[in-house]
Amino acid sequence: MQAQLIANDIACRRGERLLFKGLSLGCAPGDALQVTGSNGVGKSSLIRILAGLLKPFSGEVSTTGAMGLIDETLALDANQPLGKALAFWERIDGCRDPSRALEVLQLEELLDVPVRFLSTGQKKRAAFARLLNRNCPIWLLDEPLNGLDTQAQKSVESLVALHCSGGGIAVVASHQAMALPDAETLAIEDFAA
Ligand SMILES: Nc1ncnc2c1ncn2[C@@H]1O[C@H](COP(=O)(O)OP(=O)(O)OP(=O)(O)O)[C@@H](O)[C@H]1O
Repeated sequence: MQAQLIANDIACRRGERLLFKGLSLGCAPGDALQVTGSNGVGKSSLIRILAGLLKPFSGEVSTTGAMGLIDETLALDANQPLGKALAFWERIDGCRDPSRALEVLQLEELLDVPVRFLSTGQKKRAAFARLLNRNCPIWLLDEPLNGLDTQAQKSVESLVALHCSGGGIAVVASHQAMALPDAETLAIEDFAA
């Protein structure tokens, strides 16, 4: 079955504040969607709603296909060397070719470094390695360029573009516009409550 991500008439409330309402979107294989907006407008909240981690105040999300999320939390054991921390998930995710992600994200030389000692950008690259290894069709990326240097930003942009050109879906929440061919833009301000 083909991957799909649909959100219908979503409203989001955080605390006592209604952040946005009437937000709908639909993504099919090959689609890239950039979610834009100023600080605090609700970009991360929308990503969490799409991921099923936050209940919308109203509206519905439906998905077909597995989702992978990258946000500020790194789901790798901080006390393990990077190689072992990634290998734990490679076994669970049934990854057949972990070396590809290590090469693409230039992580080979960091495999013996405990995850907690990695720099911000190195951690972000490690998160992308795990995402690649999962081989899931729907990518939800919250500020994926944060902490990355120019070269790593370009690598990530290429990875996301490649994912979409191969039939994947990417929803990207970011202050910085990503160079993604044919990406649609969703400005959360347009749905401000
Ligand atoms: N658990 C919470 N309880 C109450 N308010 C919250 C909670 N989490 C976030 N908020 C508020 O919701 C608003 C939207 O937060 P969110 O992180 O979604 O914004 P954002 O657009 O991603 O911001 P940024 O660009 O700074 O990352 C903010 O005003 C924030 O303070």
